[in-house]
Amino acid sequence: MGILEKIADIEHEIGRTQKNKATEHHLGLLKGKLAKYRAELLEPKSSGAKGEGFDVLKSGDSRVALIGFPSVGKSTLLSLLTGTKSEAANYEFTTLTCIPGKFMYKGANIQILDLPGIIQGASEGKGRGRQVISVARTADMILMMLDSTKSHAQRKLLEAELEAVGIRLNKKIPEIYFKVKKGGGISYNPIVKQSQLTEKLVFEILHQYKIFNAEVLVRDDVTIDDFIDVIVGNRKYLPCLYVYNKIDQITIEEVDKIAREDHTIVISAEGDLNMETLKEQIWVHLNLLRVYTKKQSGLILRSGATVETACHSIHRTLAENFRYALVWGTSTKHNPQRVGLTHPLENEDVIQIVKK
Ligand SMILES: Nc1nc2c(ncn2[C@@H]2O[C@H](COP(=O)(O)OP(=O)(O)OP(=O)(O)O)[C@@H](O)[C@H]2O)c(=O)[nH]1
Ligand SMILES: [K+]
Ligand SMILES: [Mg+2]
Repeated sequence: MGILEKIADIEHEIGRTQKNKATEHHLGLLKGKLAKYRAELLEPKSSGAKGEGFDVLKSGDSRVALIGFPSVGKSTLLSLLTGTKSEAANYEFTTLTCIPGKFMYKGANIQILDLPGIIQGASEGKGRGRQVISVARTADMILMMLDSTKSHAQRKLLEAELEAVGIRLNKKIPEIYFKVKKGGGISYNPIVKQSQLTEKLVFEILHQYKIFNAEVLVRDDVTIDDFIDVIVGNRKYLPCLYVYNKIDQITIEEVDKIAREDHTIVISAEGDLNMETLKEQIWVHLNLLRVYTKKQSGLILRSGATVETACHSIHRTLAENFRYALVWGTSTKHNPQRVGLTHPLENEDVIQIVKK
């Protein structure tokens, strides 16, 4: 039996198993097996993962990948946002390679990649699914484009395709420490009470992966899927903005309903509707922050950046010659405040560095 058939079998079995406390263990093992076959499917031996026309150089402060079914308006949006022409037409698979464009927002240079549409089964290699997905993994965020005139099921279908290849959307990395050891058996240590994981299940899943010596430390109440993700590894946790296009084709009531969902915005690429909000939401989902120095116009950093990160982005040796910094903004109690290298910065802070 081929891997695809094995995957289909397990998916079928999971589908027909009722989900309750009694079947949780059985389902957990099935999920473990499923993740294992999917990982095998994605191994590089079935090459062509990159492919001609998909090897685009990373540039700018951040990279956004446009993912969606065919003809939802990805290329129309790229052309509008960036001025780079990417052919748009009313037939499917107009775009066949990866087309990069860029736009500036709040001082950040944001690269955005137009990609071919993906279809159901993309994760298993249908269409250009493999190539598109491997580009998506290199991005800092996913812009999932949807056609607001079509059924809401499309969003679930796309999410499932990305899930199947290990991309996790708007999810934080599970609080699990996992390390394979040379000997000593498996030590399983849940620091907080687990509602799904049991010692037995942890052992059995690890055995499926032929792991007999390991340390597992669980710092949060995690799901079985979280645990499998950590074991399989190679997961990509990315922010995702859901962009519903073609709102010129639906009623105000429908627009209003869609716009209320989390991480969601509504636009019309052809009608140039809501582009400023879209840019702002891309900025928010990229977790960028901008700080100002006296000399540089603005520095683009990632959320969680400290004074030290800022030093590094100004000059290679600045942190070594650092005495203290003065910071004005929301990250301080008084303005200015004298701070050290570990001080966390916030958006729109102003910083002045005093050298030794
Ligand atoms: N009504 C309406 N049509 C739009 C809008 N945006 C794009 N379109 C149309 O939708 C069709 C597909 O647009 P494309 O930009 O080629 O879509 P795509 O997602 O890049 O398609 P592929 O590259 O084939 O996957 C074109 O006929 C566009 O003119 C919109 O906001 N409203
Ligand atoms: K098209
Ligand atoms: Mg296109």
